Amino acid sequence: MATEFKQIYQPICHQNIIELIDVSFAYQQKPVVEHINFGIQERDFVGLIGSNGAGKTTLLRMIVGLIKPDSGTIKLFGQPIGEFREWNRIGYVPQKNAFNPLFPATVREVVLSGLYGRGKLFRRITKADQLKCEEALHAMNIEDLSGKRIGQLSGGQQQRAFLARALINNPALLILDEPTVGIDVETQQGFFHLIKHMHQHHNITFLMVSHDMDMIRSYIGEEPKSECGKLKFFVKHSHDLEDCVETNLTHGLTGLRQLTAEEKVGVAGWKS
Ligand SMILES: Nc1ncnc2c1ncn2[C@@H]1O[C@H](COP(=O)(O)OP(=O)(O)OP(=O)(O)O)[C@@H](O)[C@H]1O
Repeated sequence: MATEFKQIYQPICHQNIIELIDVSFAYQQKPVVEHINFGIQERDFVGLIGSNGAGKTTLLRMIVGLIKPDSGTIKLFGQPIGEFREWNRIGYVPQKNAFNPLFPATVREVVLSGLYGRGKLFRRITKADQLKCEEALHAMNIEDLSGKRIGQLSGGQQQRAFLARALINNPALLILDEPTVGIDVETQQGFFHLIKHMHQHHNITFLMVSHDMDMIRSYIGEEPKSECGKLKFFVKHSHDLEDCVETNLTHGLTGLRQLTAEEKVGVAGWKS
């Protein structure tokens, strides 16, 4: 009976979120990513580790469709990336240095920009959009910063704003590129508690580049699941299969701040 149960429900919990099949990319004939084969399933937390220049950012940029692989196939939520249109299911927080601190946008504008589809930079902001923005600001505990210029914020506050931007569509997949670079240790710990909570309770799948091996080891474990060239993929699945079926873990953004506050998760650190 137990076996039948697993067979019936396996596809629900272990839906393929990202499939990389023999993916390669070169910048001006210089190979950067070579023959990557890897799959990420629903509720995995994947830590992508590799030395400087190993191609981590390049791989993430291919996955979010910013650059095209020279060869191989990328599938998102089971669809080849060329046919994939549901970009609002993916939240992406690029590396901090990808952001120009002089950009004159407010926190609210940055968070709202997470709603704009590709190529739709200017669209009318509806009341529903405003509400989503308020929820994301609230979840990250930065409502009081909403009118400030993003460049005036501390590193930790900026990361919260960019996380709110990535969360505004309630994504199923969050892709984070070295999210804690340049942030103090206490604030980093608050951030990791928060994303662990999101992984365990909010049914979000994570792909995160990090140089913080302590964090990776403490949450995901010592051994990579897979190694492709210089890239190592560490994986932790959030629940056993049975739990995935029996537990309703999907709750909205609104509950996130309350839950993290109840668990005393890093709110103080984030405010600095
Ligand atoms: N736009 C570009 N044009 C040419 N070469 C590039 C470009 N972007 C990255 N590279 C090169 O590709 C290689 C991989 O870069 P990438 O940023 O993907 O590495 P990374 O693993 O993310 O590194 P880091 O840990 O330092 O962030 C590096 O040698 C880099 O110099």
